[in-house]
Amino acid sequence: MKSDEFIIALDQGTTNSRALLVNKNAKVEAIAKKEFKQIYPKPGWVEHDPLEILETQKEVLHRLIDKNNIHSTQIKAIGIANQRETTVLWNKNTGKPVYNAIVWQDKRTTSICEDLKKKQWQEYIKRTTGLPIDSYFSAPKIKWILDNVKGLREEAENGNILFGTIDTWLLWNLSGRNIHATDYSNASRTMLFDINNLTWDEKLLSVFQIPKSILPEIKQSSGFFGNIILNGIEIPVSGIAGDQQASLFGHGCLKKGMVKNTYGTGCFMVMNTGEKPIFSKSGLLTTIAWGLNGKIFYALEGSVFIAGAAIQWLRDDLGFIKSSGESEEIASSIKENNPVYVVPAFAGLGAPYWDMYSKGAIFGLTRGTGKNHIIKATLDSLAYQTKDVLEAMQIDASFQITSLKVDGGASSNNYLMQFQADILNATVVRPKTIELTALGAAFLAGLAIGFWKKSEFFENLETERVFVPDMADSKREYLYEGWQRSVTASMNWSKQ
Ligand SMILES: Nc1ncnc2c1ncn2[C@@H]1O[C@H](COP(=O)(O)OP(=O)(O)O)[C@@H](O)[C@H]1O
Ligand SMILES: O=P(O)(O)OC[C@H](O)CO
Repeated sequence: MKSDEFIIALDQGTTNSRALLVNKNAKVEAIAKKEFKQIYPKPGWVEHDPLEILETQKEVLHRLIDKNNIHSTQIKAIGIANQRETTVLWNKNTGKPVYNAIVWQDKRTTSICEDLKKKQWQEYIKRTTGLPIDSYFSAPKIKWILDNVKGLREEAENGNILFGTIDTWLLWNLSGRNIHATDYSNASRTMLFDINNLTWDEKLLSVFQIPKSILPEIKQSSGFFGNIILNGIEIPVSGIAGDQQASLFGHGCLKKGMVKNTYGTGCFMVMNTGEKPIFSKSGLLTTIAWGLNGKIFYALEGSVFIAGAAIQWLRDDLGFIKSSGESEEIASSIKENNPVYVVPAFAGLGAPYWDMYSKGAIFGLTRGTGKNHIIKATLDSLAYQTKDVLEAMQIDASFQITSLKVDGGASSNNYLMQFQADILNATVVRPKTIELTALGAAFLAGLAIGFWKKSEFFENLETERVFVPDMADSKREYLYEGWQRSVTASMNWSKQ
C-alpha cells in the first residue's frame, strides 16, 4: 500500500452498500460492496430492511479494512453518501425500526399527494421546498407510516420515535445511537424543509401531521457530525451528502452552470446554480447541493426514477441477460432502423413529466422483434430520458450544455454512452473512476478535517474517454420524436 492515511467513503445506494478507501492523491484504492434485498410487497411498493442496510454497510466497512490491512488509526475521517428520500422511522429507546424503510421509488402515497394537490398546496410547496408534489419525497412516506402503524403517532408525540433518511439512520447507529443529524442536501429532499430560510417548515409539518421532535438536526455537508468507534479508535464522520449531490461535488462541479449525470438505479442530472435557488418552469426540482464553509449552494435536478433498474429487470425478471454488462455487446450488434421503444415507467415518471400514474410500456413491436431488440431499447431509454431532462435544463442562453460529465454503474456501458452523445448531440465525458459519489463524500469529509486543502483533490481526476456525437440530425430527430410519442402514450395509464 503506497499511502498510509485514508478517508473512507460509505456509499449507501439503492441496490448496494459500498465502502471505499480513498488515498491522499484522491484515488480510490479499494472497494468492498454488497447487494441487498429489494422488497416489493405489492405492485408499486418498494421497501428495504433498515437493519439489512445497516448490517451490509458495516460488513463492507470491516471487509474493506481487514482485506487491505488497514489499521483504524490510518483512517482520518469517514464520509457518507446515501440514496435520498428513503424513509426510516425507529424507536429511539429500543433502536428498532417501526416499519421497513419506504424507498424513494415507492408509489403507495399517491393518494396523500393527490389530496394535497386538490387542496392547492402545489405553489406553496414548490416555493418553500423547491419540490413538486410527488410520492418520491419523504414527507408523504413519514405520514403514511405514522398513519398505518398502530399507536405510532402517539408514540411519536411522546418523543419516542425518530425519523431519518438513510444517512441519519446510519449515523445514529454507527455513532452508538448517539447522534441524530443530517445535512442540508438530504434535508432538502424531505418536502418539509424550507430551502430559502433553512428551517423545518412548521406549516408543512402541520399539513403532514408530523411531530417536529422526530426530525434530525441539520448540519453543513462538510463538518463534524460525530465519531464512529472502529476497533477501539474514534473516527470522525465529517462529510454527509445525498448521493447525487455528492457526485456533483466529486466531479468538481463547484461553479454555477456545471452539470453532471449519474447512471445508477435511477438517473440524476444535477446542475450547480450557485448561492441562490432557481425555480424551473419545465419540470426540474430545486434542491440544496451542499452546505460548505457556512454557505449554501443550490442545484437544479432532473430525477429519472428508472435507469440501471431497467437493466436489472432485463437480468433478474425477464432473464434476457446474465449480467448488466452483457447488454453492451447485444445492443451494439443490432443495426436495424426499425426502432423499438421501452418506456421504463415502473415507478411512474419523474422529471420532467412528474406523472405518478404512468406505467411501463413497449412500443414498435413487429413479428421480427426479439429479445435483443428489447435489450437495446431498454438501454436506449436511459439516453432518451436523459435527453428529456437536458432539454428542460437549458433554461436560457447561460445554461447551454454541450458536454456532459457522467458517472454511476451504467456509465461503464460504451454502447450507451455513444448513443447518449449521439442523441444529445453533445460530448459525453467519462472519468477514469466512475465512483464519483463516493469520492464526493470523501472530499467533503477530508476537506472538513484539513486532509486536503481546498479543491486540490480535483487536480487528480482524470478523464478516461470522451464520446463524440456521430449521428445525422435527421436520424436524431426521427428517433427522439418516436420516444416522445411513446412516453406520451404511457402517461396517466392507471391509478392502480
Ligand atoms: N455495463 C452496464 N450496462 C448497463 N447497466 C449497468 C452496467 N453495469 C451496471 N449497470 C446498472 O447500474 C446499476 C448499478 O449502478 P450503481 O451506481 O451501483 O447504482 P446504485 O448506487 O443506485 O445502487 C444497476 O442498476 C445495474 O443494472
Ligand atoms: O441509488 P442511486 O444512486 O440510484 O440514487 C438514488 C437517489 O438518491 C434517489 O433520489
